[in-house]
Amino acid sequence: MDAIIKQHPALKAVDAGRKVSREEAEEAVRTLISYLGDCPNREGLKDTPKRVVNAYAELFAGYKQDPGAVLERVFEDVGGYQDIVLVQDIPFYSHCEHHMVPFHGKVHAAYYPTDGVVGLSKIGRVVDVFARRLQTQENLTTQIAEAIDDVLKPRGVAVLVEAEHMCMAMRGIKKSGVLTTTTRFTGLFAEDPAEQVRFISLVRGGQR
Ligand SMILES: Nc1nc2c(ncn2[C@@H]2O[C@H](COP(=O)(O)OP(=O)(O)OP(=O)(O)O)[C@@H](O)[C@H]2O)c(=O)[nH]1
Repeated sequence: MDAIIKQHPALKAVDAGRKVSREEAEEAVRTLISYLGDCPNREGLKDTPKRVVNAYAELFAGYKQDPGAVLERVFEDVGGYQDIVLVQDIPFYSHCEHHMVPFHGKVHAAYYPTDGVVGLSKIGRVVDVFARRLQTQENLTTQIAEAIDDVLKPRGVAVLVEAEHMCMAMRGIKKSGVLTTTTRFTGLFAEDPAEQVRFISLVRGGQR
């Protein structure tokens, strides 16, 4: 839990860790249904609070996951490979912390290894650890990059996230198809703009 809080300073400020029972969570869903003007006891809705709480357990599973544990296993026997490792087009689904409405897109993440590499799937797992929390796109981008940086201690990390926000498509301004791009660079990538260009060229060149 400490590791999760370290990645999420905001959690310290609120009543993170307050135990809310499953019954309380289901009651909150029933309250919202009534607030909308529907009847939570009608046939079609009576099991909905249970389903919503089950769905939330899956959609927000990241609060219970530690990115450090995901990245723990390093493979050192890679023939001294030290060039860029880029994992791109990792799809993700998250929820914006402002409206609790989904945003989704792709993450492209690269690093220059120092003493080994991680399993490629682990980068996608780290994306999910952070995506499955209430997020902003900017924080998601930073948290993915910093987790890889903290645990692997590579020579540099580059993360680019591109996403569409349903809070802008389905409500409010109602503009669909708007893509937001965010980046976070550390180490070599932060120091050398040519490395950023190399990263972006590989990402754009590899997109299908
Ligand atoms: N920077 C950033 N903004 C986000 C993200 N997700 C949602 N938003 C924005 O958060 C803002 C919240 O603005 P508010 O004025 O507090 O809320 P609102 O009245 O619902 O705003 P509108 O969406 O403009 O109707 C909106 O402009 C959203 O587009 C995100 O990941 N990053």
